[in-house]
Amino acid sequence: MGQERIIHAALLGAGTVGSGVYKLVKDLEEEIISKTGARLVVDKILVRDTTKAREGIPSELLIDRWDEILNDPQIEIVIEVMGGIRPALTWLEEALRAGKQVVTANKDLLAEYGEHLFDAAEAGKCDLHFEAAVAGAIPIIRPLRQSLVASELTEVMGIVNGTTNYILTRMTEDGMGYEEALALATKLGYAESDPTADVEGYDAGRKVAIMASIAFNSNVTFSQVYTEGITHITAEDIRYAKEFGYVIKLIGMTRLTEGGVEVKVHPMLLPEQHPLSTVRDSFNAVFIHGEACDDAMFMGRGAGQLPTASAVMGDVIDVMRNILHHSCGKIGYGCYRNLPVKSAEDTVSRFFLRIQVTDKPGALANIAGILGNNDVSIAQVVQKRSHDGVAELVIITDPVREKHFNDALSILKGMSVLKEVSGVIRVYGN
Ligand SMILES: NC(=O)C1=CN([C@@H]2O[C@H](COP(=O)(O)OP(=O)(O)OC[C@H]3O[C@@H](n4cnc5c(N)ncnc54)[C@H](OP(=O)(O)O)[C@@H]3O)[C@@H](O)[C@H]2O)C=CC1
Ligand SMILES: N[C@@H](CC=O)C(=O)O
Repeated sequence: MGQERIIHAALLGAGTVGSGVYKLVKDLEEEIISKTGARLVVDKILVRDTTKAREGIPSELLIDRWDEILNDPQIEIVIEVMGGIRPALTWLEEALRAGKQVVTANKDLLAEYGEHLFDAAEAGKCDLHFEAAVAGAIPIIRPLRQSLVASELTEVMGIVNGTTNYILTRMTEDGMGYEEALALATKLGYAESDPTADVEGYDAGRKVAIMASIAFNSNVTFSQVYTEGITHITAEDIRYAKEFGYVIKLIGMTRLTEGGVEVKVHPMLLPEQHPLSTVRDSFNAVFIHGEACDDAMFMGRGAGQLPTASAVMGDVIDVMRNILHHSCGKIGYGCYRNLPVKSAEDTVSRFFLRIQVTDKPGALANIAGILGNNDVSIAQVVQKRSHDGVAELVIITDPVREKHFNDALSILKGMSVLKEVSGVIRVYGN
């Protein structure tokens, strides 16, 4: 019998995901040997506060100095699950340039510095894996980078934030208030350390930027993504959506068009029978369309401790196999194109518009006139109720260039007959 091969790893972070990763490393100890031929040992776990007690994590593994990992020649894999841009960027670059393989769940980093990190991976001839950074447990990065690489992909669309999907599900199905639903999502380990990133659509925006870059082989960064969150969605919007046969979801989408890449995140009214409407709680789902592959859909848990840890560990096991077969660093970022990214104003959407107007003859005609003059055609209009001389109008438009809709809305806001714009939400369909 030869000597057992041991692969040493270090974990950066022991929070929600980090403690899940450590648990899987222990639970799968023998399984990993059977699957790879080597034992995985986590030697060091980097945290901010080494004195904090952490369930399931031996305190003797905790350290608070990165150089103890960087300068440890035994450590071959760095698993980064601490989040944030700095110091993660510096540390991962140093790790890759020093020849250490990296697995990360950090979408903030990849969505801004993906190209940068892949340069470092190339310099160190290392693996850089990040399956957990997009849509938690769902395999989506590997399909985009490998399985679907022979298909010219033209569209990626889906629900890619577990926290907001959980909040919208609770608000829709249980009539729960926004704050209570957010507190629950945080307690369940779905939310980011600053949940603003979830509820304002930034987290989904980062994931869509990463998917767009890989799908279209052109670097798209988070700053190029139009983002709108769910904080303005009210119980009233949800009630009206239901009445019209829709469900409200936070949707991330990216399309390859002749004019460039479209990349947006915003709430959307989806028909109740649309497959994404049935994706509830912390589940995520991603639709992909490609020339050769046609339609494909992926669904699963988008957030939470073990679902995310399972994606991280899938990458770690892959990296172990690559180490053992001397085949690390073979798959790069692949952004060989330099496509323009379109402004959201140049994209086309349908809109749901809920406004309060003075209830007097001609008001509706005036509003319809302004919409029409700006190329906004009305598909459906309903006067919901009228009291104290104010009527509520709910309008659903046909597809319109977003700039034209925004122009019309600015003019409407200047009209004395318009008392309030209560809701503007995009609607699925062309
Ligand atoms: N939660 C989820 O469902 C998902 C999370 N992710 C991503 O995984 C990563 C981790 O998320 P999560 O586990 O929820 O985050 P947590 O906030 O629960 O944990 C972060 C951990 O990182 C440590 N840490 C943070 N900054 C530093 C630093 N500068 N130096 C040393 N240690 C540091 C913290 O140490 P200490 O405990 O001492 O403060 C903590 O242990 C993030 O990138 C997140 O976006 C991806 C998919 C899903
Ligand atoms: N906060 C994120 C966690 C996973 O990426 C989410 O809610 O989806």
